[in-house]
Amino acid sequence: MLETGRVDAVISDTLEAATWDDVALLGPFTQDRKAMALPLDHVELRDRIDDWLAARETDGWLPQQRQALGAQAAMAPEQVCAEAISANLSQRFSLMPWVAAVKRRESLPIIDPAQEAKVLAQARAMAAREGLPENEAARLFTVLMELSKSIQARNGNAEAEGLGLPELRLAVAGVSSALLPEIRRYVGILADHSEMLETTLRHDLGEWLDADKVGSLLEVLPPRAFGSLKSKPRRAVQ
Ligand SMILES: O=C(O)C(=O)C[C@]1(C(=O)O)C=C[C@@H](O)C=C1
Repeated sequence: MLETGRVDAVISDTLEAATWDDVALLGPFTQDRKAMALPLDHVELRDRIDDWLAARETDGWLPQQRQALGAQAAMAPEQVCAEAISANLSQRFSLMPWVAAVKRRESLPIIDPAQEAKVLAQARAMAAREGLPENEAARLFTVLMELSKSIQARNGNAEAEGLGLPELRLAVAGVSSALLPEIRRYVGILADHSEMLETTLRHDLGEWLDADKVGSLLEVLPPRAFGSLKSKPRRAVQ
């Protein structure tokens, strides 16, 4: 369409844009990352894809592809782990201004003890499925909810037209259900690189959390928590 003049400009990524001839390149404008979008209820497929990606990252296939395409300097495995966990946390926190806006519109309180009990029960069930300690998972989600509430308290003015609490909770649950599998995949690698997650979270989560709050989060993440474990394969589903 650009070639035939039907459009004046297109947005792409740095890798693809570099392969186009005769176009003027502007940017990069942001540091956005690409993600595959799946329907909210395709959790099993998402986990299978994430398992596959983590395995190809650690067996060297993905770094090889990136290098062959000149895509980017090789990322150390511990950086990949830290980014996967950080991206998940960012996603969860970025939903909170919308949750707050809906609650404000519907005159609901930020704190919902019944929902918190549900989130903790789900965290324990997911931990059991992933072979992770349930108490550590509950501690992690307790801190996540505290931080999420503080974000809601500061960000009630988002535009939430057309959004409702049930669908936002579905989205929060979907993101939450990806966190413990990421921890299970990467706990062994992070155990040997105590600084990597800290550096990444301090860099990535500044929009949502101040330094003290990032500190409280680091206490409940590997390698400080879940530390007794080495990376485990997922338990066979019965
Ligand atoms: O589901 C909600 O109502 C939220 O505000 C999200 C959340 C959470 O972090 O999961 C946070 C605070 C509530 O007390 C319950 C749950």
